[in-house]
Amino acid sequence: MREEEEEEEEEEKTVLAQVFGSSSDESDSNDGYSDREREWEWESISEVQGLWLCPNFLSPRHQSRILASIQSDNWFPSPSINQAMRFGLQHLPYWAPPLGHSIRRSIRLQAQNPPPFPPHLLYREPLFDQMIANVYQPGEGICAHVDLLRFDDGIAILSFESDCVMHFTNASLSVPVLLTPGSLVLMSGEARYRWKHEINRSPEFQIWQGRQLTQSKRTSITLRKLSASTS
Ligand SMILES: O=C(O)CCC(=O)C(=O)O
Ligand SMILES: [Fe+2]
Repeated sequence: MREEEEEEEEEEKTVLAQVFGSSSDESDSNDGYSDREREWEWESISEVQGLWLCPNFLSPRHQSRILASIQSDNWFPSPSINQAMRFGLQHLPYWAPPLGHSIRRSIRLQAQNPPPFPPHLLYREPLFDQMIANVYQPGEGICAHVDLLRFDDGIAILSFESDCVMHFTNASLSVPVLLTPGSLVLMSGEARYRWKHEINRSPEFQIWQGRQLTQSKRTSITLRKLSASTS
């Protein structure tokens, strides 16, 4: 490993330990979900170039800690407030930069070629400097869209609390992807610019492989990088 990589990894260990607890914490070593021991699985969604899914990116423990932080900061004081946005590295919640480091680390550790993010995105600094948290009540989703061009290529979506199906659509195809709590989706290239993504949870249920998904409140966190012209 290169010296800077070792240094970066050490720094990341410290930050992750601060945010998520040390992997030597008794409970961490018992639950087997510590980042240090985690085996991240990456799947390429072959129909959509540049679309990747890591279904087990965040352990249940990490999900709970992030949700608890959102709750204690009271981002969503009433049901009518369903979105929180932060622009600029210095305005991100304390757990977001370490999440970026974990995303980078998980990509570096996997062996697939091409990798889930191409090197020019993976090694940019910072990896992300904008965040949006969305809360969806049962039946709520998001219309088909391509993310605004004020954001660069290379977008990450983390899912919490409820399963849902996200569809990626182009002129002729609709590709469903199951987003389970703790999953991470990465979009770059065609997936980011040429395909729309949407979540349609009405009429109040979604089907995945013949099974009806139980809907409850869902929270997502999207991490992006502001384009040079807007940052
Ligand atoms: O909530 C999600 O999973 C997706 C959010 C999204 O696409 C967006 O904020 O642009
Ligand atoms: Fe989006």
